[in-house]
Amino acid sequence: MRHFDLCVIGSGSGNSVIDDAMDDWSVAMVEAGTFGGTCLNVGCIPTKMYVYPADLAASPHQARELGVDLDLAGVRWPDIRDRIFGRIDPISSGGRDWRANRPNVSLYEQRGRFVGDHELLLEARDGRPETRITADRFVLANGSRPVIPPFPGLDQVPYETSDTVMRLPELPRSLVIVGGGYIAAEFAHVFASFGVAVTIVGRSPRLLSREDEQVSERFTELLGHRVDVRTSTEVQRVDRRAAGDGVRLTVRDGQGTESTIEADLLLVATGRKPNADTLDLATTGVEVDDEGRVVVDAQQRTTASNIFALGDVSSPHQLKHVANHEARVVKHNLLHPDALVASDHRYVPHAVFSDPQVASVGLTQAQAEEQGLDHAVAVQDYGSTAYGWAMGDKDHFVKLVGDRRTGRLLGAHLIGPQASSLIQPLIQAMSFGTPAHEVARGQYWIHPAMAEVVENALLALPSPAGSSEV
Ligand SMILES: Cc1cc2nc3c(=O)[nH]c(=O)nc-3n(C[C@H](O)[C@H](O)[C@H](O)COP(=O)(O)OP(=O)(O)OC[C@H]3O[C@@H](n4cnc5c(N)ncnc54)[C@H](O)[C@@H]3O)c2cc1C
Ligand SMILES: NC(=O)c1ccc[n+]([C@@H]2O[C@H](COP(=O)([O-])OP(=O)(O)OC[C@H]3O[C@@H](n4cnc5c(N)ncnc54)[C@H](O)[C@@H]3O)[C@@H](O)[C@H]2O)c1
Repeated sequence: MRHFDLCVIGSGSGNSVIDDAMDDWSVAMVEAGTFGGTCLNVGCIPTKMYVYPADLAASPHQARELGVDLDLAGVRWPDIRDRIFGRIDPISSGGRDWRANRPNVSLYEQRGRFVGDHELLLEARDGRPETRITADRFVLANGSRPVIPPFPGLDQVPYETSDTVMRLPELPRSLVIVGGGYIAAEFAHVFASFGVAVTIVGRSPRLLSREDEQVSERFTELLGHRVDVRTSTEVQRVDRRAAGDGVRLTVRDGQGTESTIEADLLLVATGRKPNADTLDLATTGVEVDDEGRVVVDAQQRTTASNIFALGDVSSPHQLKHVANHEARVVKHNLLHPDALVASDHRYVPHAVFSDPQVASVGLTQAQAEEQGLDHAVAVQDYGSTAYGWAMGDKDHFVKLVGDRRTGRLLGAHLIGPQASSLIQPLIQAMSFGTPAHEVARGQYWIHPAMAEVVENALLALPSPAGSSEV
C-alpha cells in the first residue's frame, strides 16, 4: 500500500493547498468528479458568465425608460453556452494535466472513502483498479452537492439541478424553479432575461429570506415584475405534464389552496448538503455535526489528529471566497504546525448576482435588535445621488446598521446595480474596525460615481460627537 505525506480529497479549493513549499512531500490528490470542483465547473464562474449576457439581454427595458429604444433581436443559447464552457473546460483539463504532471503528486481520479484511521480506499472507476493508500495528513475538501427533496413523484420525472442546467441543448420555453435562495434568484434572472417564462416556487414568505427583511421584501417585489413568484408555497407532488415532455407541479399556497404549474423544465434549487457522508468518517474520529458538516476548530483542524477540513464540507457559509481563505489557512498550518493560524470568519460577505443584485455583510437590522445592540439604521436610495438620477433609479438602496456607541458598522445590505462591488469599502471598514464617519470623511469619493450612494449612507448614520464635518 502506497503511503503519502499528504492526501487532499477534492480538487476545488483543495487544489490550492498544495504548494511549492511541499515539493519534497509526496502528495495524493483524490478527485471523483471534474477537476477544479464546483466553482469552476458548475458554480460561481459559469453562472456569472451567464449573468453578464443576461444583464445585456434585460437592458432594453431599462433603456426604453431613458429614451433609448433597443430591441432584443434574439438570444443564441448554444453560442452563449459554448463560449462559457469553451473557456472553462480547457481551464479544468489544463489544471488537471498540470497537477497530474507534478513529480511529487499522484492524482487519483476515483472516489475516496476511509477504511481506517489514516487509510483511504479509492473505488474502482473507468478501468482504474480499487486501491488503498495511507497518509500522514489529510485535507477534506470534498465540498457539497444539491439537496433533492423527497417530493412525491420527483423520482419519476426528469429534472435539472445547477449541475446540469447550464449545459442544456436548447432554451426551454418555460421553467419552474423550486427554491427561493441564491440559485433560484440567479437562474430566474438568467432564464427570464433570455425570454423563458419562469415561475419560482418558494416555501418562505419572501425570496432570499435570510437577507435583511427590507432587502428580501424589495427583491421579491422586483423579481416579481419579471417572474411568476409564488411565495409561501409548498410542492405537493410532481408529475409528467399530460401533453408531451415537461412537468406538472401540484402546489399548495399559504391559504391552503392547491393549484398546478406546468413547465417544459424543472430546476430543483433547494440548498446544498456537505459531502461528509460520502467519506465513511466513522473509522477516523472525525466528528460530523447534526447538519452533516465536518466539525473543525478555528485552525481548520477536525477532531482527528492531522486531518484538516475546509470549504463546503465543513463551512456553514458555502461560499468560494470562504473556501479559498480556509485553504490558505490549512496550507499555512500544514507547513507550520508549530505556529498555527486561525480562519477569520468575523465579517463574511456574500452577493447574489441576480437582477437586482444583492450584497450583504454583518448583522441585519433584525439581528441587531435581537442582540439588544444600541444601533442606528440608515437607508440611502440610489435615486438620491447623481448617478442614480443618470440611471433613472427608483427601486434600489443601501442600508447600513451602525453601532451608536463605537460609530462602527454592524452590517451593510445593498440591493441594486453593482451591489457586489459597491459593498467592498464597507467590508473593509468592518474588517479593519474603521468607524463609519471616518470611512466617509477620511477619503475622497469620486463625484458623481455610483459609490456616492455608499458615502451618503455612511454620512446618514449618527456620528460621534466631535467628528470632523470637513
Ligand atoms: C450554481 C452555483 C453558483 C455559485 N456561485 C457562487 C458565487 O457566485 N460566489 C461564491 O462565493 N460561491 C458560489 N457558489 C458556492 C461555491 O461554488 C462553493 O462554496 C465552493 O465551490 C466550494 O468549494 P470546495 O472546495 O469546498 O468544494 P468543491 O469545489 O465542490 O470541491 C469538492 C470536490 O470534491 C470532489 N469529491 C467529493 N467527494 C469526493 C470523494 N469522496 N472522493 C473524491 N473526490 C470527492 C468533488 O467531485 C469536487 O470536485 C456557487 C455554487 C453553486 C452550486
Ligand atoms: N452568488 C453566490 O454566492 C451563490 C450563488 C449560488 C449558490 N451559492 C451557494 O450555493 C448554496 C446553494 O444554493 P441554493 O439556492 O440551492 O440554496 P439556498 O440555501 O440559498 O436556498 C435554498 C432554498 O430552497 C428552499 N427549500 C429548501 N428545502 C425545500 C423544500 N423541501 N421545499 C421547498 N423549498 C425548499 C429554501 O427555503 C431556500 O429558499 C447557497 O447556500 C450558496 O452558499 C452561492
